Amino acid sequence: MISIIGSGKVGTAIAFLCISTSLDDVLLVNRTKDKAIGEALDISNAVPENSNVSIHGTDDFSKIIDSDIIVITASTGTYLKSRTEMMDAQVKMIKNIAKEIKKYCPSAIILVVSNPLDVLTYVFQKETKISRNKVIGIASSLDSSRFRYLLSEKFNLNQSQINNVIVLGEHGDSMVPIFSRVKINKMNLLEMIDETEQNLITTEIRNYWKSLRKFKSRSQFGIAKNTFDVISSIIKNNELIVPASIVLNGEYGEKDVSMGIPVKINKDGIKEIIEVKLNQAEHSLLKISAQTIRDCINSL
Ligand SMILES: NC(=O)c1ccc[n+]([C@@H]2O[C@H](COP(=O)([O-])OP(=O)(O)OC[C@H]3O[C@@H](n4cnc5c(N)ncnc54)[C@H](O)[C@@H]3O)[C@@H](O)[C@H]2O)c1
Repeated sequence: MISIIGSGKVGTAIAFLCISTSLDDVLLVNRTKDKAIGEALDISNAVPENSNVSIHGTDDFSKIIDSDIIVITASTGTYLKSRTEMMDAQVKMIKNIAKEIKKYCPSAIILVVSNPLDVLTYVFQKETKISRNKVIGIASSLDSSRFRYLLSEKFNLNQSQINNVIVLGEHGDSMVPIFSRVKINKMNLLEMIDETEQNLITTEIRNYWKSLRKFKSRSQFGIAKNTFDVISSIIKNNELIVPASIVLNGEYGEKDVSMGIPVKINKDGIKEIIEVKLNQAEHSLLKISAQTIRDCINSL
C-alpha cells in the first residue's frame, strides 16, 4: 500500500498515476478528512476494470500501518517568493507527521515531496532516525526534467535527443545544472553554448516555478510523474538512477546536510549513491548549494 500524506494538487496527481496504472492500493491522508474522502471517491473511478487496486481517504494516521511507501506532499500554505518562505511552519508540520509515521509505520520507505525539500528531508530523517537510504527527497529529478525541456526548446529538438541531463544540490535558488555531462545528439553541450547562455539557462531552471505560476497556480504533473517513477521503481524493484535528496555522510565532500545527488533506487530505497565527475566550477557551486541548505537547517 502507498500512503500519501496531503491530498492537494501534488498528492492527488501522484495518487491518480498510481491508481490508473494499477500500481498498488493508495491511502490518502489529509488534515481535513472530507478532502481526502472526496479525492479518493473521484480517483476511484480511474481504477481499470481488470484491476485489484483501491483508494480510500482519511484523516486517521493509524490507517497507514501497512504502508510499504509513504509519500509526504502536505503543505501548510503556498509560498510566493521563495521555497523557504514558510520553512518554520513546514518544519513544525513535518515533525508532527514524523511522529505519526514513527508510531504507526516506521519500516516504510519515505518519499518527501513537500518544500523546502532538502531541509524537510533532513529534518524528517533526523527526527525519525529511519535509515537515510529509506528517506528520499524528490525534486532534483523534476529540476532535471525542466533543464531537459528548456534545452529541447532552445535547440528545437525532441527531449529524447538530449541525454545525461542532471541538476544537483538544493531544490531552490542555489541548484546546480550540470552542463559538463549533457550530450545533444552525442555532442557535448559545452561545445555548443557559451558562459552567458549557460547562466541564462541556469536562471531559467531556477525560476521555472515562477514562470509557470504566471499561467497556472502551482506545479503539479511534472513532480507527480517524477515521484511516480520512483514509487514504481521501488514497488517493481526496477533499478532507477535519478538525482534525489538524501542525508549525506561524506559523499561529495558533504556531511550533516541533505541535497540532490544521483542515486540508484530499488526495492530497498536508495541502494547506492553515485558520485559523478563534475568540473571545478560545478564542484564549487555544489559546495555553495550544500552550505545554503546547511545555513537554513542551522537557523531552525
Ligand atoms: N519537490 C518538488 O519538486 C515539489 C514540486 C511541487 C510542489 N512541491 C511541494 O509539495 C507540497 C504540496 O503542494 P500542493 O500544491 O499539493 O499543496 P496543496 O496546498 O494543494 O495541498 C497540501 C495539502 O496538505 C494538507 N495538509 C496540511 N497539513 C497536513 C498534515 N499535517 N497532515 C496531512 N495533510 C496536511 C492540506 O490540507 C492540503 O490538502 C508543497 O510543499 C509544495 O511546495 C514540491
